[in-house]
Amino acid sequence: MTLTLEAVVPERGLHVALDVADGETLALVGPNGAGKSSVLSLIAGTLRPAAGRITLDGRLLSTSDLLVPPHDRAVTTLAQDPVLFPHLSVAQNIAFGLRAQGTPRRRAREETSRWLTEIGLEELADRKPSQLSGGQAQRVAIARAVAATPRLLLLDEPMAALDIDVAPALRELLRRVLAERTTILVTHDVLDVVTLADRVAVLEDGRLIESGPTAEVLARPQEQFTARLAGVNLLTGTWDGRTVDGTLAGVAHEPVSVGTRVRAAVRPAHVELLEGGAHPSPGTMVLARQVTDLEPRGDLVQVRAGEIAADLTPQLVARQRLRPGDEVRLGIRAADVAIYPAR
Ligand SMILES: Nc1ncnc2c1ncn2[C@@H]1O[C@H](COP(=O)(O)OP(=O)(O)OP(=O)(O)O)[C@@H](O)[C@H]1O
Repeated sequence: MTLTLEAVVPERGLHVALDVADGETLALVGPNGAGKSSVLSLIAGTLRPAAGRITLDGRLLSTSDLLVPPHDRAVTTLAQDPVLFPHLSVAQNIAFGLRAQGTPRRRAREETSRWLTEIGLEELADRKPSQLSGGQAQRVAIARAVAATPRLLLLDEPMAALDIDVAPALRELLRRVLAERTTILVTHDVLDVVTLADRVAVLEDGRLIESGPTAEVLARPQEQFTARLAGVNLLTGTWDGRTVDGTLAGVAHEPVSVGTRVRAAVRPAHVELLEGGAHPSPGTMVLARQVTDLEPRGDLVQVRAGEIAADLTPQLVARQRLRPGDEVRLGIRAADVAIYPAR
């Protein structure tokens, strides 16, 4: 099921074009207000483009003067909060979609029972949604959405409303059920991206600023948002064959012409704080910066200094009494800086 979309929605500042190939999961990421939910609404048929066209398997779904209604698109949306029929049992909720699309009663029963096993809730088949935990309800919502075999599945942060300890099992369920299905997944979570998405599209201010296969986009991010998602510092400048702008030495793992614009990526864990008068070891570049903020990062503290973040131990941060506004010297080894062309 192939989706093609080109749409302009001026009142939302949206001007976007994207394709999703058959069986592919595309992660749509971007800052708050970038337009991710609006793209889902366009595809679901609850928002009309002022210009452009949306097709699913060659069928025209939306233009400025055509809007196939949401129920007639074979597109299903799964939202953050599971929406289940409160008066129907778990099994009836799953069977509902099947029956609505004309599956005979007996087949629908068999399919429902298969789905109950798939989501691990056979025991709870007769419960009402109000008797389920958030994670259980979301499993039922996934089964109901997918059992009805939509051509395209839209997932809008399906794990965001759940406790952190139920997310891994749900992610694993999604990994299984999305494997062969055409899906667009809106998420803020890099784990969703790396475990579920074949491709990533980055939306900012209503425009697509970067897209490509997940591993490639995360290995060579081009934009700050993508770099943060990938967990690296990203600097941009001109390559002189050894350094970027004469200040940051790095290693290019592919031919990069002198004088071209490059990106330099370095992990915060590879940025060291040079204490007091400490001399940098050979091959280490020193950058003088001012601390802008500090935030916890696992069992480390991430110290941001301008465009560079360093992951430091709490002991070191305490010893140095680091505060926003402090002047620091950061050391980065050339071998830890990956250089690649800016696109
Ligand atoms: N129902 C609406 N009516 C008018 N404008 C809207 C509506 N919903 C969103 N917008 C605007 O459209 C733009 C895109 O918002 P959208 O919700 O699509 O972004 P998003 O990337 O999904 O953000 P978030 O990550 O915060 O959910 C924003 O400027 C927003 O204020």
